[in-house]
Amino acid sequence: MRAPCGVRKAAGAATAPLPQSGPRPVVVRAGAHTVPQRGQIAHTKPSVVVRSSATADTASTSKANGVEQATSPSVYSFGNLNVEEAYDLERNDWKKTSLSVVVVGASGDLAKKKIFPALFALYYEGLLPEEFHVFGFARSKMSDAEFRSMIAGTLTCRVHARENCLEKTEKFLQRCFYSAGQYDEAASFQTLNGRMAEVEAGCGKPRSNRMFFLSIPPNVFIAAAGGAADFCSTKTGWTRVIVEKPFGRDSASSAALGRGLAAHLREDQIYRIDHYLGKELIENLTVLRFSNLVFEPLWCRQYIRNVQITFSENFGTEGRGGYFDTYGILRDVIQNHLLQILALFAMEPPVSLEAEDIRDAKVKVLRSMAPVRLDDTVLGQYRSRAVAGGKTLPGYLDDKTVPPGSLTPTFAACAMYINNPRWDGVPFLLKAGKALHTRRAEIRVQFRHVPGSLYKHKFGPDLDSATNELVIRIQPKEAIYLKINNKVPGLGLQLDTTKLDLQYQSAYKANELPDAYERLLLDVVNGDKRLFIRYDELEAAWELFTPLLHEIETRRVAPELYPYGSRGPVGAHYLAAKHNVRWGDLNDDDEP
Ligand SMILES: NC(=O)C1=CN([C@@H]2O[C@H](COP(=O)(O)OP(=O)(O)OC[C@H]3O[C@@H](n4cnc5c(N)ncnc54)[C@H](OP(=O)(O)O)[C@@H]3O)[C@@H](O)[C@H]2O)C=CC1
Ligand SMILES: O=C1O[C@H](COP(=O)(O)O)[C@@H](O)[C@H](O)[C@H]1O
Repeated sequence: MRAPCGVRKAAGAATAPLPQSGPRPVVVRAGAHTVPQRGQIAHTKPSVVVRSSATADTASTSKANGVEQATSPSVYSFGNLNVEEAYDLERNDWKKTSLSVVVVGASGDLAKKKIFPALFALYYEGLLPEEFHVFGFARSKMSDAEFRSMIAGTLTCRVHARENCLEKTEKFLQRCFYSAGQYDEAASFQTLNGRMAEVEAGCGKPRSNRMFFLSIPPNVFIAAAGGAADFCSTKTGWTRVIVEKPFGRDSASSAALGRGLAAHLREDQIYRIDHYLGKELIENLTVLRFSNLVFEPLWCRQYIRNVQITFSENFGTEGRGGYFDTYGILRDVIQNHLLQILALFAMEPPVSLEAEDIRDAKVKVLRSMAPVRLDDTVLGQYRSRAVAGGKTLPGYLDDKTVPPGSLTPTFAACAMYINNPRWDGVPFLLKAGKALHTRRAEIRVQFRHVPGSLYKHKFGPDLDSATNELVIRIQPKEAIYLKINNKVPGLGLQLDTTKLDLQYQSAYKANELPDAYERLLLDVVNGDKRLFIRYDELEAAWELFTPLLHEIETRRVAPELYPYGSRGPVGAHYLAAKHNVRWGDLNDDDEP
């Protein structure tokens, strides 16, 4: 649940820059917690221990897949700063520090659709520091004025927060600057650095923190990360880099990307974003489970029969076919968004809510799973469908950006198992598809039948229709409901299935919940990595899908065609039946 009045979650570790010369003392952060209030960011009172650099250097890195990794982002060096200055850095002391956010790929779709609106929303809510600036960087030529007018077209004020909207929009735009350049050119980043230094100098703050969002296609990730890190790292604060998926196409390419990034950045500077982790109901998952006695005791194989994590969109790849075709739905949605939800859902109680403890618990889940088998997978691709008025909804292959004859799946469903004592034998079914009948993402937990039920005779032969089901609807119309059996009021003894129903819109009077990117960008500002993917999580996630992806591609497995706007291929039902499951989302009663 979102805390009231803009109160945000605890700030995590801030990381200091790493001037690379000479012996360095090291700040060890000992679990400092603060809840920043509206207009006040990460005001943290840290516990700091100074250690010798020799100990720290060995403590702070390990090898993963040949990539040097920071194992504990809470251990970092602080170069020439004295301890008092390190305190300031740690607590993001915005009285002395400015913040520059650089959107690399600023002319692109994601930047316009998500990043600028999220930055504006944070600014509007007073959650960004007073001295805050946005820098756009891309190859397209634009003046500051043109950049501002491009951004202006992307901004809206929330329905419930329109006060001084125009004035705030104008003030926000005044903080936006643009620098054109090539992603693989040192001089371009030097020019950007000069521009930033100039603006930051005008802030009158002795220190500056810099945050880069790499919103660019994967072929230029490493070059741009290198340019940002090597030529634009701040000398007086932290430098953090947000990387968007796709994090490679399989284990090998992901490891290569990891090595490429590690050549320029420490692991604690890298924020791998999976925006599903920033969604309100996913944030709530741990709260629901670990703060309510009624759920956690049931969260295991004794009571849960199966778990279904589903994603559907009621539109096709329109316009993104070029990108999509090289990835397909398994890489685009299932290997990351749905698998992350699974890990968070199924993890053992973490030692604490600290980022590393949660990520340790998640990675254990992933490493307890066997790779997905082709036999337990169904692939689909949408085809065109004629609709009323003589119109036709285009099939995937009708998209001009898709290569003719492509076998790329736009739908996939797979069954996975977690081989640990809690989940042994419980099928986790993941399903995702484009151009289906509805837009929806949810987690559906189907419980076992009541043993020796006294009311069994009341339900007829279909006992499944009477099992309890917990539904966490991630979007749209966020909701949590539990299907229960209940006596129909009256003198007879008739039972029906009804819902204990928490609908966010009515319960919280929230017209609009914050977008996932708002939450995640603020977390980066606060150095909170709970909702970002750690390198070993990524590695474990790829290990589960790489063999399947390679088999599909080498064997050229043909997807089952399904009509645009349908419920997907019939094969998905056979897959579910094979695992003794019935898809819950196909029941129209539960339409949002
Ligand atoms: N759009 C979305 O909804 C989502 C996107 N992502 C990921 O975010 C990143 C950005 O996505 P998106 O904004 O859609 O991407 P775009 O295709 O819009 O590319 C972003 C910018 O990168 C530059 N660019 C495009 N193609 C190339 C190329 N071949 N070589 C060098 N530069 C290029 C362009 O800027 P210029 O020509 O001005 O340099 C473009 O404006 C990608 O990694 C994507 O996979 C992840 C989730 C959702
Ligand atoms: O990452 C991606 O997510 C979007 C769906 O995100 P949502 O927040 O709108 O549900 C999906 O359309 C896209 O293909 C994928 O790359």
